[in-house]
Order: sequence, then structure tokens, then C-alpha cells
Amino acid sequence: MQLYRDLDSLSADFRGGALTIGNFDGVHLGHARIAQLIRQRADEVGGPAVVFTFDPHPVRLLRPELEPPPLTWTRRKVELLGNLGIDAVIAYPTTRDLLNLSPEAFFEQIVVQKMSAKAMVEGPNFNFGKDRAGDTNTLAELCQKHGMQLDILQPFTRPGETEFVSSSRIRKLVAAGDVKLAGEMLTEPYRIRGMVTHGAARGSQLGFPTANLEAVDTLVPAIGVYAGIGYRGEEMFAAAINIGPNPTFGEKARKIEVHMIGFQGSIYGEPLEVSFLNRLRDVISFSDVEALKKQLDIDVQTTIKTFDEYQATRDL
Ligand SMILES: Cc1cc2nc3c(=O)[nH]c(=O)nc-3n(C[C@H](O)[C@H](O)[C@H](O)COP(=O)(O)O)c2cc1C
Ligand SMILES: Nc1ncnc2c1ncn2[C@@H]1O[C@H](COP(=O)(O)OP(=O)(O)O)[C@@H](O)[C@H]1O
Repeated sequence: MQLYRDLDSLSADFRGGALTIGNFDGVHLGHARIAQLIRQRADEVGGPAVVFTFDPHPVRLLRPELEPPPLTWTRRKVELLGNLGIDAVIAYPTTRDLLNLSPEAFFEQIVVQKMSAKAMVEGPNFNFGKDRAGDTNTLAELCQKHGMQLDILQPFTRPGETEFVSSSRIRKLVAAGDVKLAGEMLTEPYRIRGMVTHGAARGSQLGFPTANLEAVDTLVPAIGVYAGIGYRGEEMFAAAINIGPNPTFGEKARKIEVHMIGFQGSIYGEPLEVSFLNRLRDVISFSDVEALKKQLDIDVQTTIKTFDEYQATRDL
């Protein structure tokens, strides 16, 4: 998997393949369907499977007040798309000049001249070019003119549901704390990353040291206690996570605290990634520290069970 941040350095290996343009935030099951078809078309034309995405999302330049917090950072998106068989991601710097190109100019300059794409795959709600003036009909005409194959894939709906899977739907679930359902719609459990900073140094005394995460640049799940996984480089640990204040100690600020089960050592100043498997409970003000510790013991047991069950489904 290759990540490019411009097209001038794009090697010939990544031209002349199958292309899809989109934001791919979260990398969900609908995205996986597109990736699968792109892979297939790429193999048919004997070229690479390439995803073109704008970085940052165009809405940040056009209407920043409307920009939703993203579900994934760029590197993570690249990793997840790589798992789906994509060969290269182009995270193209969004500029006003680029957004001002007409649909035709965008297609000619980017898709044809820079990428020599031979096939494209999009969803039915695809829009491109200045003022989002180009739609799938425009795209169909342009592809035909250049002898390119085009597939318009219907959005993916999970069996038994009426609403299709979408990044905005997953955003709502994460914001409401339903990381379990969100995870069922994503290709992997919902994950955030941050830097480990100092807290009140109370965790170790309680017997449950917690890595406090700051500088999280994506959507943070709702306040609550969660079972999840901590990723420290190549190592992973079942993790009991507290998102919220520490009402038992009269602390009101929201913190993201990660207790990694079975880990010992100092990780201050290190980056840490955390994924969420399930929301266990609300954050409570306990009458005393012993009651909190008793509950933390239960949370750790539930986390281990949740983690083991998750691992078992992965091993299938
Ligand atoms: C899994 C987990 C669940 C927690 N639940 C609560 C809670 O319900 N109420 C609360 O006041 N604090 C809760 N805490 C936070 C502890 O009070 C906190 O980790 C401790 O005060 C340490 O803070 P420090 O990291 O700033 O030292 C929880 C922590 C963890 C790891
Ligand atoms: N199992 C663990 N999970 C998370 N952090 C741990 C663990 N074991 C040791 N640590 C380290 O201890 C620190 C947390 O200790 P704690 O007493 O809660 O202090 P603080 O309030 O500064 O977070 C973490 O930042 C990390 O460096």
C-alpha cells in the first residue's frame, strides 16, 4: 500500500488502473464493497486499485462550521483500505483552485492526464467539480468519451435494515456511545489515537493505572465506560476505558483514560491507539474509593471477556 500526497510523484505503477474518488471516512462496509469492485476492475484492466481522497475534506475550506469530526485519520484510512486490497491512496491536498475546477476540467486534468484511469467505481450520490455540479450522469458521459468502464454501485444496506450504511450514520452511533453497532458497520472496531499525558497520579494508587489520552483528532465516543483494545506499537492489550469526568473525586473535566490489562511500565509521551468494542456502563459517582475499586474489578473482568470473544471471532 502506498500513500501519495500529490500526483506529480505518482509512479507509473499507480497509473492506468481502476479508480474511485471519495472521502471513505471510517472505512465501513459500504466502502468495502466499493474496494472489492475496484480490486476486481483493476485486475481486469491489469492495473492498480487506487482511491483518491481529498485531505482535508473539502467542507473544511468551503463551510468549516459544517465539518463533522472525522472517524479516521489519514494513515488509519490508508491502513484499512490496504486491508481491503487497495494498492494506493492519494490524499490530495484540497485547495480552492482544485475545488474551482469544473467537473470536466477536474476529470480531464486529474482522472485522465495525471492518473490515466481505465475504470471507475462510484456510489449513486457521487458529485464532483465546482459547486458539486458533476453527478453520475456527467461522470458516465466523461467515462464513455474516454473509453473507460464505469460502475455505479448501490449503497450497501445491512440485511434487515432499511437505512444504508454511511459515515454520518456511524458518526451518530459513536457520538451516542453505541460503539458496538458502529463496529458492526465498520470494517474494524472504531479506533482513536492520542498522546499519553499525566493525570492526577491516582490510578496507580487505586491499582488501576490509566494512560490519559490527549490530542485526539477524531470523534470521541460519548461519556461512559468501555471495553476495548489498547495498541502500543505492535503490542495489543485488552483495555478498560473511562471517557468522562471522575465524579468520585469531584473532578469535572472530561478525560480519556485507558487501563491496559496486563501492561506494566511507563508510556508517558507515547502515542497510543485505542479501539472500542462495547459500552459497559455510565460513569458514576461512587460513595467511596472501595466501591469504585470493586466496580473497576468487574469492569476489567467484563473487558477481558469482551476482548476474548472479539479475538475468537477474528480467529474464525
Ligand atoms: C474502566 C474505568 C472505569 C472508571 N469508572 C469511573 C466511574 O464510574 N466514576 C469515577 O468517578 N471514576 C471512574 N474511573 C476513573 C478513576 O476514578 C480514575 O481512573 C482515577 O481517578 C485516576 O485518575 P488519574 O488518571 O487522573 O490519576 C474509571 C476508570 C477506569 C479505568
Ligand atoms: N496497565 C497500564 N495501563 C495504562 N497505563 C499504565 C499501565 N501500567 C502503567 N501505566 C503507566 O502509568 C501511567 C498512569 O498512572 P496513573 O497513576 O493513572 O497516573 P496519571 O494520573 O498520571 O495517568 C500511564 O500513563 C502509563 O505511563
